[in-house]
Amino acid sequence: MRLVAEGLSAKRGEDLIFRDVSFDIGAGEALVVKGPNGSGKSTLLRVVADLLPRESGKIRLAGGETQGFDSVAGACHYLGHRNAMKRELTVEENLRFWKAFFGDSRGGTGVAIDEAADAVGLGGILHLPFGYLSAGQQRRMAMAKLLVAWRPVWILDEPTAALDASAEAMFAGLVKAHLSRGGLALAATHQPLGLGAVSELQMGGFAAIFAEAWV
Ligand SMILES: Nc1ncnc2c1ncn2[C@@H]1O[C@H](COP(=O)(O)OP(=O)(O)OP(=O)(O)O)[C@@H](O)[C@H]1O
Repeated sequence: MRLVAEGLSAKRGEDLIFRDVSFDIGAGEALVVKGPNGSGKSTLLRVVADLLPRESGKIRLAGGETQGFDSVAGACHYLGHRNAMKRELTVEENLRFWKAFFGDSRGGTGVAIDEAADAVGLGGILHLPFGYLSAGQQRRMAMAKLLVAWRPVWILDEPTAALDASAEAMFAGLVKAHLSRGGLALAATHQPLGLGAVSELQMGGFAAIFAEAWV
């Protein structure tokens, strides 16, 4: 499977944030999106996940085996700035919800909830309300969400914000395991993800578009 984007452009409000963005990510590969604050990294990721409309361009799954997914949105896990967990529910209840919500797919199955919690180093606190956890623990649990149901495309927006060094290394291991399983990842980040040599996409943002228009 491949994730292919061709000539994407997007607006926020009336402003063109980026234009003519293209990439092609194969199974087992990660693309890291870089750029200064406000350059459109989050906007690009949301457009790819179909959470925001695009102004122009195409996004598609390509390759022979698309694992039964007929859209990129259906094939992806999106980890945004927010953790998408209910503060009042326990960690276990939150993960149980997400596991049932996503369900399994033809391409693979997710791991059990306690296994996912163990994988992010938080096996002992499944009974606690999510709102009791520290910021770093909350982020770890959001990562466990990626594991409870199989989705080949991981879209990750600043995934390691609020994480300590050991959690960063843990997350790098999760992403590498995902890639070795044939998954792929698109990640926006300001800091290295510890994935080794990966392709990078540099966003210039509106300022770059403006400058280009006036040369
Ligand atoms: N709802 C909105 N209406 C208008 N402009 C918006 C809206 N949301 C975001 N923007 C603008 O879109 C631009 C891109 O924002 P985006 O969050 O994609 O940038 P980013 O590269 O992810 O930034 P950061 O590194 O700070 O997370 C910014 O200039 C922002 O002010």
